[in-house]
Amino acid sequence: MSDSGVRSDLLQRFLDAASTGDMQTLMLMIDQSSDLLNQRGEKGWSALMLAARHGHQEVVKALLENGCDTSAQNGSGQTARDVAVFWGHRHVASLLSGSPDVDLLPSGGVQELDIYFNRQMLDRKSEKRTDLAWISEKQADPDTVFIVFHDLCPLVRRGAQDTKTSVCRLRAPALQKLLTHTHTLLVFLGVQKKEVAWFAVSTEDEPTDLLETLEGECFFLQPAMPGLLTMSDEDAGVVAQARSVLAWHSRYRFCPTCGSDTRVEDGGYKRTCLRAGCRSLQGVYNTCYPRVDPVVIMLVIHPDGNQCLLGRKKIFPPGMFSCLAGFIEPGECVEAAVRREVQEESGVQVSAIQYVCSQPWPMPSCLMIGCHCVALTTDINVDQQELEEVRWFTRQQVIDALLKHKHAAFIMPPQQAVAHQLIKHWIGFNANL
Ligand SMILES: NC(=O)C1=CN([C@@H]2O[C@H](COP(=O)(O)OP(=O)(O)OC[C@H]3O[C@@H](n4cnc5c(N)ncnc54)[C@H](OP(=O)(O)O)[C@@H]3O)[C@@H](O)[C@H]2O)C=CC1
Ligand SMILES: [Mg+2]
Ligand SMILES: [Mg+2]
Ligand SMILES: [Mg+2]
Ligand SMILES: [Zn+2]
Repeated sequence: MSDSGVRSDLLQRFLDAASTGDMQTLMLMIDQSSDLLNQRGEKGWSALMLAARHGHQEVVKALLENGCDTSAQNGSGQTARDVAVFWGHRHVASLLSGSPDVDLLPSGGVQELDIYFNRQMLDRKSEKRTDLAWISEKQADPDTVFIVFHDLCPLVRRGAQDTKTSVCRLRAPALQKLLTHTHTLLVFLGVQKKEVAWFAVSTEDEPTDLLETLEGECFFLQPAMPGLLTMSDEDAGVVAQARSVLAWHSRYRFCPTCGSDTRVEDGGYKRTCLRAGCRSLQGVYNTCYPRVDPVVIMLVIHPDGNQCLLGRKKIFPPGMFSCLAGFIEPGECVEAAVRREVQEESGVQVSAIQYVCSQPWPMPSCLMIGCHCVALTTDINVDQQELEEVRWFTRQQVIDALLKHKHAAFIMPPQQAVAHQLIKHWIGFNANL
């Protein structure tokens, strides 16, 4: 046999080993002749593509470890990853993609968006909430960080760029009066970098007398809206957590079941009724814990794929339109709530629904569940009680609004609102632009 005949025979054996998942032969051949790795056989198929075609995860791993080229395309313009996706081998596709695990999800492709209020700077260490000795040790620790709230508004100072505010991180000495004041509430938020504990301190009394001299210009961020949208991303996440828990304390001072007094426990994460035998202390009744209200928020896509449905409340700034939204009702799943709220607010019926992302919304304690859905009908019948106007906007009109064109048909909701991200995600813009 000629030299080239021997080489093509070798290549064929190599490609066959990749196709059949014969690891032993494959590894042996790579050891003997590593230049086989990126050679192509019939129709431009490489060993990596063939292993991807047949879902051989181990073979794909070995080929990648030996430096196989993932960007090569076969005669049909498919990469190995494209081949894996086409044949439904998600486990293999995830190995071949830049962002592992995304491809393991059946719908694939939806990356976690970077959303305001979602950043988790602290490890919540919920197991420490009941450890009283540990909690009081941390309260006395000079490194512990306290963030102060009054009327549910955080104490902040202007940040480096004047547009953003930064939450004041205080230490115990500056807070002695406040910490020992009878109406002060403390909530353990978590620890930063494994040790430094963070607490939220809240008072309903006039706080200026209770705080020792503060460095810099600190002030309470009032009113909450739009104040709470001006923080850095890291601070926003901590404030979302603290504010929601504090808002619950401010509205659930007494036992919701029997009206008796309650005791704060679990580092501020629980209020237990003081009346022995109260029903709130039996079973899985959750009235003792901070509440979260789930809200669906959805971008309804027109059946032509080129328009979306947005509405405006009277209280919105002039020209602003946003996604429809509504509280989930008891005994309702996310999909049913999406269908009902869209029908109630716009008269439009929807069919397919896809979850996109979520966002805690600490005004006072909603969890926004963001979805895209497709309309079945297109006639609009506005719920005048709740909304002033509901309209279909074309993709181009949305792009103009996103780019803040002077003559755009509407103004986008603020970037910090999940509605903004749902709209941007539909257009396909990078979430951080
Ligand atoms: N992050 C974001 O992008 C957005 C966030 N949101 C938030 O989502 C929340 C819900 O959206 P919204 O359109 O107002 O909701 P709905 O469409 O469900 O309408 C709200 C009204 O329904 C009543 N209602 C029914 N059930 C509840 C419940 N469990 N809790 C409170 N009120 C209830 C209230 O009426 P009444 O007051 O007359 O008693 C309320 O004003 C809002 O609080 C808003 O802050 C909304 C849009 C965008
Ligand atoms: Mg609504
Ligand atoms: Mg509604
Ligand atoms: Mg509703
Ligand atoms: Zn009770």
